[in-house]
Amino acid sequence: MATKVIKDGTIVTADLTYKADVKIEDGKIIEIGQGLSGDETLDATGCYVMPGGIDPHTHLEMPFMGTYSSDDFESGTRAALAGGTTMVVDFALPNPGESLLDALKRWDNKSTRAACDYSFHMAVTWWSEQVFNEMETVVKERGINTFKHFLAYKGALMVNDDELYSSFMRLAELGATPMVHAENGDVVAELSAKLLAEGNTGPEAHAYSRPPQVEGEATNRAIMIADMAGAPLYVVHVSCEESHEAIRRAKMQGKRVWGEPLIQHLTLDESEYFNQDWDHAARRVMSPPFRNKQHQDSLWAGLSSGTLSVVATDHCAFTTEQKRYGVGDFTKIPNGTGGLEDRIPMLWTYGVETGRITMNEFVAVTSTNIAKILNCYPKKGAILVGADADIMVLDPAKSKTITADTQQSSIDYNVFEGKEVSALPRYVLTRGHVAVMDGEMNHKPGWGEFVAREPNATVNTSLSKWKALTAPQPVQRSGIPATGV
Ligand SMILES: NC(=O)NCCC(=O)O
Ligand SMILES: [Zn+2]
Ligand SMILES: [Zn+2]
Repeated sequence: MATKVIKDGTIVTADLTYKADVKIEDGKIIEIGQGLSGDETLDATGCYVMPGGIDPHTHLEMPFMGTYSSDDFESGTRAALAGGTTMVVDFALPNPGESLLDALKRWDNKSTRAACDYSFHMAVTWWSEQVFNEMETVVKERGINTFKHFLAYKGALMVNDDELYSSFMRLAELGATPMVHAENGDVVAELSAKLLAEGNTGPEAHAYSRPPQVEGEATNRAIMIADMAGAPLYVVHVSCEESHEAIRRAKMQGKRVWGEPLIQHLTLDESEYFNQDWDHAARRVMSPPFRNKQHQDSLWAGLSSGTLSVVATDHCAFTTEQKRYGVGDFTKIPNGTGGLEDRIPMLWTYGVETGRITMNEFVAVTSTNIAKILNCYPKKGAILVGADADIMVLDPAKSKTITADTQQSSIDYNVFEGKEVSALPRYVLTRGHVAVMDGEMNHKPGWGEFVAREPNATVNTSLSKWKALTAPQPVQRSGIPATGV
């Protein structure tokens, strides 16, 4: 089997920075050391050799709001690789009343053209004995240990608190981890109707309809319900201080909660919705919406302090034409933005180059932390012997201006248009295959493999132990008084 060596680079992991070569064979790292040689050499002089990015939050070819998100697994994973991301995790969404296993079959069919490795989260969009029973098969036979719940999108994907509690209880029993989209869907529906009735029909009303309070309330509610059910909790797209505060507080109380800000919320703000150009504003409509600078500062502080754990994209790309479904009624603008190709250079430029986070923290929040949470570390998220050779060789001296004209995503605009970014990949390897070389794509649609993930990760096991130890116990009494009757 031919070998490759990444030579003369600086390895940067979540906890170490050191000079060494990396030798690869049969898709895996087989040696790390000085002066290595192999059949093919990839020169990493002046570059950082890091675990490939993992984006745990994508919606590729997702049926949503009367249409489908425009990037499928082929264009989405091509965009991912171009930006240094070597694994994506997409959400399999059952229709109301649909079997979880049937929904997974649909996602299996969609993902056959993936160019990098991928996994699925299962969404719980309705509740019944069938869902309860199928969850076990999803976990034990399909290798999926994360289940998403929407507290928003009333009348579509939203689940109620009783369903949430039942699902969380079941997941605790199965050693799996619940995730939540935390916005109070009932309040959003009321606010939206009121705004429309008052003549607020434009994209800016989307932001008015989803204030930080709806996110803070739902985050806190989900945290408390998870705690009562004895389950850990992963909160997706944390966009504001109210939600971050609930997560911070829970962490300080010993609850097992993780928060995921998006690169969009970290770097773009609510002023985008007040743009005179309807298309400009509508292209940025997503849930939760972009916030102000104070909220952004809170998210950055969460990354540097460790109270927030992962930076994702929630890549859910709609074309301008699709966004125009909502002309005259902001509630019909398909919610979602792109970001897969831009997450790594944007976070490096606005995070590492500004000194907000270190290089090692950058690796932690783009790759290693989520690999641990998803229970696929060190297969993914590591530069270690035996790990998959999913590697990004980042050249800090390279730079570009982001523009839709040259992007891999299939949509006709980019929400980061015009941003100057540095640190671009010199090479991106997916299980040893060099998919990107100096900006040239050499990816293979269909190369990507499904990553199965076992339940009962260490956090789930510890939490179950603690919950069993602190569960209500009957007091053993020597004598019980006679009843008064
Ligand atoms: N975030 C968003 O606006 N669209 C994608 C679906 C979701 O994650 O809520
Ligand atoms: Zn969401
Ligand atoms: Zn999402």
